[in-house]
Amino acid sequence: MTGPTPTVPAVEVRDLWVRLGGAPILAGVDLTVAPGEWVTVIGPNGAGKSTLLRVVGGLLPSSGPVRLRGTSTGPVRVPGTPTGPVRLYGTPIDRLRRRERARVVATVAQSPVVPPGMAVLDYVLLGRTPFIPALGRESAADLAVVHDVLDRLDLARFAGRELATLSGGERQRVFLARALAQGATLLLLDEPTSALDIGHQQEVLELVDQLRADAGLTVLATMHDLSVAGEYADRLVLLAGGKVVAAGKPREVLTEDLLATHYRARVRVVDGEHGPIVVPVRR
Ligand SMILES: Nc1ncnc2c1ncn2[C@@H]1O[C@H](COP(=O)(O)OP(=O)(O)OP(=O)(O)O)[C@@H](O)[C@H]1O
Repeated sequence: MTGPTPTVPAVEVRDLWVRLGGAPILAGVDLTVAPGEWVTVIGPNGAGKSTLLRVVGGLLPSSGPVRLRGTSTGPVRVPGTPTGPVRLYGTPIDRLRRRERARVVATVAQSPVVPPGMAVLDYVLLGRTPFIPALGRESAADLAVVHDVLDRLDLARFAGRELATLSGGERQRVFLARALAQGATLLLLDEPTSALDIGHQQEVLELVDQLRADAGLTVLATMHDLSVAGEYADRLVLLAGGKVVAAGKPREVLTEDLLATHYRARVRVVDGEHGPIVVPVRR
């Protein structure tokens, strides 16, 4: 008898360890994101959220646990997972070539490098690079995708402007536009709305959610606004000190106790229409 075919996760992270500058940043992180799911990683400053997204996006090498094995000449470090602990749609990320990876996963980093003198249109066009043959030029279809994304993000009027002259919020929308133009099925958003006013914040998150419904996009994000995080995500993962300390539906993770313990914050959590609303309360 055959049962339903198990779905291959869009993201599967098993026992991820990261050390940077000699210090452990992530210590045994597990994370699964199903295709079409929206998971948001929350946690206090320095918890390791951006690091986790950078590893999942292939921007930082990953490793399994490093164990010490005794030999006659002393202990040696051996990686615990030969293929690495991160799989995207079933393939270990270190087996994906750069172009292949770019077709699968697009990242909006917290502070991307802004190339000096580059116009908005050319910057967003960079998102089409995986589809442009080496030594080739962008096609009319590439340009059509870019113009469509600029329209959707209310950026068409900035197409010819130098990126560096835009406001912080306008620039943040351009960074998202570049990632959307890439057309990858998995979108990694590191604090995607931190510089946006409340209107543009809603507009951008609704657009991402709509793309999720229309195009089957999978979203892995980080956010500091806990109420907004809970409103849009199917599941939240709370990271603290490089470890997952809670994971589940927003109302399971956004509790006064967990937020007091891991953020050292005094908050009230009240029921909202689309999830819990977290209200800071003065001590
Ligand atoms: N290259 C590096 N060398 C040493 N330490 C690093 C390096 N990159 C990051 N770290 C440290 O790793 C920890 C986690 O950083 P990360 O940016 O992942 O945290 P975060 O949860 O995204 O924080 P925030 O909410 O402030 O953006 C921090 O303590 C940071 O100082």
